[in-house]
Amino acid sequence: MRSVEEMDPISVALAPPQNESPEVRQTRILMERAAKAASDEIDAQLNRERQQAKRLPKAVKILLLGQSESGKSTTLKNFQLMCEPKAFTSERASWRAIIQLNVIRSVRIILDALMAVSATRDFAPTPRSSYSSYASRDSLRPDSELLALRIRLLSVLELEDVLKRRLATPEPECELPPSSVAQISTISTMFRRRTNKEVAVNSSVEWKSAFMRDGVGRQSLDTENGVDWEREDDPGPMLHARCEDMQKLWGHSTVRAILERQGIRLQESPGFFLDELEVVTSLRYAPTDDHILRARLKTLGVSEHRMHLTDPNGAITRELRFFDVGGQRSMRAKWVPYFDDMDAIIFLAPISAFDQTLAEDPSVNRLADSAEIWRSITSNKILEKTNMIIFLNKVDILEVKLASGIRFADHFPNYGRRPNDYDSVSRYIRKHFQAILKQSSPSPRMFYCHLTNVIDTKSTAFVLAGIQDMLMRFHLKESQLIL
Ligand SMILES: Nc1nc2c(ncn2[C@@H]2O[C@H](COP(=O)(O)OP(=O)(O)OP(=O)(O)O)[C@@H](O)[C@H]2O)c(=O)[nH]1
Ligand SMILES: [Mg+2]
Repeated sequence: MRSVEEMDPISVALAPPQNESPEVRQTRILMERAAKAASDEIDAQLNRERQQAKRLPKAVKILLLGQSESGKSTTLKNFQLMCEPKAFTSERASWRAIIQLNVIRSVRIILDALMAVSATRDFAPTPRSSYSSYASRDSLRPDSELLALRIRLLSVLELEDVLKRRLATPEPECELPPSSVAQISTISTMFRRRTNKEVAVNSSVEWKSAFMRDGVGRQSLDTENGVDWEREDDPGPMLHARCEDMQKLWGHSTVRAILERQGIRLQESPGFFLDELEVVTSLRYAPTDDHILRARLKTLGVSEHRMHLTDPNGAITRELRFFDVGGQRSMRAKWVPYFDDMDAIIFLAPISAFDQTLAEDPSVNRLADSAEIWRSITSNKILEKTNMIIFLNKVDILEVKLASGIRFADHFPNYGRRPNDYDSVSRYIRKHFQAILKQSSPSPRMFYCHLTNVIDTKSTAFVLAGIQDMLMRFHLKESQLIL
């Protein structure tokens, strides 16, 4: 036997201690055997998957398209929930961080709005204001209670940097606030441009691992949710400590009046959790599926996501590949290289946005923009044979908006004197998109249209299962034709 001095450094590092007792030796050998068995099992599993992948039919490729905030990434989450629920569950830690960022962003929007009021004497009433009881200028000035709240909540804003650093997010290309908080005064727009950047990610895989992988004691990781509760820079405890202050801020009548005056409708904005602060800031908060679907994280570029369909025995029968794109205008040129090879496009048009304008260009109505994108993809020659499915999305918000008295005809005069109710408006929009397809498609094709609320998992699962079946049928037919 060689002496320790003669061995190479790795062997030295791995060698058992020279004065090892028989009991310690026995334990070590048992542990080494268990580790080897686990490693062999992983290798065998990888091998089985490789063999299986070789036998699988061609993957079905689906491209998700639509303007920013249309619900593409949320639709993808629904597919993940349906096809890979375990992976979805293991990502809860990452979504917890995004929801924390969403909460902080809402607080920032409110504090910015307060600052804008303090900084200006422009309190001209807006036509849609329903807060007549707060109409006086003085009542819209933040009082000492609000100013004190603001100071206490500055510590919450600082958490944003901590989370962003962990996310390692690039600077967003568009620094404007989301369109749902559009229609604001010039001064507050300028103010927000400087401070209120929306968090965005390029590759979903990387950012998710940033919140799951951790050097700090693995035993403190919740195996179910992947949350490291003991991490020193975790924003959870601070958010918990400031929960009451945030609740006071959101519940303050002057705050509501100021937001109303500035046309900021936080409740309809993506990533809105201020009505559930007690839950989302609780010390052991792990997001529910519903919260994950409502969390907002803007996509930059294009990311690919692979999922597998399995038979009742768990064997993989088919691979689905999804391509999720960033929808803001500057991202749209990046869609084109993916047109070539897709089996289907799911196009999302958020029809609740009929009274909003694009964050990138406040002169463009969001529904008109969706119709234009739809026209350009349905007329595209390369996509002539691609199956197109359209989701007229965010019907839940549409229903609430119309019921609150916001008139569709005020934004689309051609709607004329038709009733301003959900059924009539959604039917009208549906016909409009169908007509575009008919006019622009190079050859006749079916109009596959669904009215969706993709944050509702139940109804969405039903729609997605139907689409999955349809795609399998198309795919099968195509491969038989090719054979
Ligand atoms: N109420 C409601 N919210 C929705 C619906 N669909 C999506 N959302 C929310 O809208 C926000 C934006 O959705 P995303 O899926 O991130 O939008 P996206 O199309 O991927 O946007 P980009 O990544 O910027 O291109 C998220 O906070 C979602 O939870 C819906 O049908 N109803
Ligand atoms: Mg997205």
